[in-house]
Amino acid sequence: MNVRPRRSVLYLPGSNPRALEKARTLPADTLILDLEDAVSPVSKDAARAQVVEALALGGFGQREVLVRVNSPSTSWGAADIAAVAQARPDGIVIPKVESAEEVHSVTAALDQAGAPAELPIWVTAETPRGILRIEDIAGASHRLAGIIMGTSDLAKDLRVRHTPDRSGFLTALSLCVIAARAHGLEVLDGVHLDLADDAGFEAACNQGRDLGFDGKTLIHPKQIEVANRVFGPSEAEIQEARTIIEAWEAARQEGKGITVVNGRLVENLHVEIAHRTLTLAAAIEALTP
Ligand SMILES: CC(C)(COP(=O)(O)OP(=O)(O)OC[C@H]1O[C@@H](n2cnc3c(N)ncnc32)[C@H](O)[C@@H]1OP(=O)(O)O)[C@@H](O)C(=O)NCCC(=O)NCCSC(=O)C[C@H](O)C(=O)O
Ligand SMILES: [Mg+2]
Repeated sequence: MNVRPRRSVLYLPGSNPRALEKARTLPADTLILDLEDAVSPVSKDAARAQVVEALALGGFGQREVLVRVNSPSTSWGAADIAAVAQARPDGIVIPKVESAEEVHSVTAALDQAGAPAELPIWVTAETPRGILRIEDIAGASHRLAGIIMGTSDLAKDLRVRHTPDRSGFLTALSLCVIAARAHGLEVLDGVHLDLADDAGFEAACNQGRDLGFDGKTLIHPKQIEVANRVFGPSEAEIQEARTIIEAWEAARQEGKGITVVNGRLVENLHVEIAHRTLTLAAAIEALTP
């Protein structure tokens, strides 16, 4: 089992040199260097060059580094994809994907631009059509690694309000989790825009984790610590996982297929969950400097 922690996934504008510098020191699992909505049209070319330079310079340590390009339907998309293919980050994020055909054409463009065969594609689900077609999109390419929720754009298109319980997003969030799991992909929750709302941010992290997300996309360094805590297994969960595995092994020695731990039924599936918890915990431990 190979589990990469993606508890905290921080966006930063590709046009902001200070943020690019700072990101090399932050405890985020993944960084998304953004060429799309965080960069104004007049700065697009400069941002692309700056991101390519930052990737060549390196210094991001164990952090996974993705680049969000502009949509292939824009005048910047093709140049972004060609630049990313050469610069070789850990993955490319395609915004506002609405069909499997779009993923096919990005895959073809990457192949043509000489990108390594294993360069992963991440799609952003942030339009009504993209949500309705997420199952097709999720199965569209061998390069696909995951789905990222774009709840800000989705709120605009759906005319949904950002309420504390995120009720207007729940169908879209769950559809994307289901599609991701059906195709063996990762899935990341959307951003929390209100940087002054610490309690609301933590509640949204808890909700995202409970809905099945692997981590949360973030817009500011102050959000990293909470996301790392909420999306990583707690000490109690790690201990429970060990207890479940031990109890299961003991039951198996006695020829039993089920057992009871702390009053709860334990079957094979719970043992699989417990092994994943311990693998994730070990992967997080390995990230700690
Ligand atoms: C929101 C911000 C513009 C605020 O920036 P700033 O005013 O500089 O904040 P602070 O002064 O509090 O910053 C403190 C220090 O932290 C650094 N910083 C801030 N943000 C980042 C970041 N994202 N990554 C790395 N470093 C960051 C500052 O440089 C300060 O450093 P220091 O000099 O040492 O004090 C800003 O946070 C920001 O730009 N955030 C990211 C915005 C972004 O990328 N948006 C696009 C993605 S969101 C989206 O589009 C999702 C999706 O598509 C959807 O539709 O939902
Ligand atoms: Mg968006």
